[in-house]
Amino acid sequence: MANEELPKGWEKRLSRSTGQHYYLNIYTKESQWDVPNKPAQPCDNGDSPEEVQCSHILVKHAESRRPSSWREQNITRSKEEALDLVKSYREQIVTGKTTFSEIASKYSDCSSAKRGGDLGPFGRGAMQKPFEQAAFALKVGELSSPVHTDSGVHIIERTA
Ligand SMILES: O=C(CCc1ccccc1)N[C@H](Cc1nc2ccccc2[nH]1)C(=O)O
Repeated sequence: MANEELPKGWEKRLSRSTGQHYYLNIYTKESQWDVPNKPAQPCDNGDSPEEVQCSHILVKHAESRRPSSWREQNITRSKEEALDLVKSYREQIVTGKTTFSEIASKYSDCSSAKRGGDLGPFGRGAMQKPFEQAAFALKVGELSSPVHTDSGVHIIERTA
């Protein structure tokens, strides 16, 4: 499948130890033996997909709708401090210092942290509008810029 089209960020690599091909996501450093999900093809007329699957890292702040999480009972950081943290997490992920899942599991202020930030598949209307807009604008494998919602500041990765 030399000419296979892979989702953005995914590359086909050759394992030195097994001689088998595997797939590496250069953004998140995740690797897998199976061909990554093809990008959800928009309908023929170019519409966006019905559903997307995303993982996210949420950093809450004092102005968040619910300034509390499994990590911290009373969250007092400022919105600016939350944005700085999210930017530093994104930088660590894209430079390969760590993985999305590792950061989400340790630092996300959402209960999805327990699943590496995975929110599962969702359609339009399920999430706060700024989150939905950003998620549906991503290609599979892509990371968003920081996204502000009433919950706090997010980095989103579209995974399917
Ligand atoms: O609303 C939830 C649960 C989200 C979730 C969906 C599906 C699976 C697992 C978690 N948690 C909030 C924080 C939060 N606000 C969000 C806004 C958009 C997307 C995810 C979000 N997470 C909170 O804890 O305050």
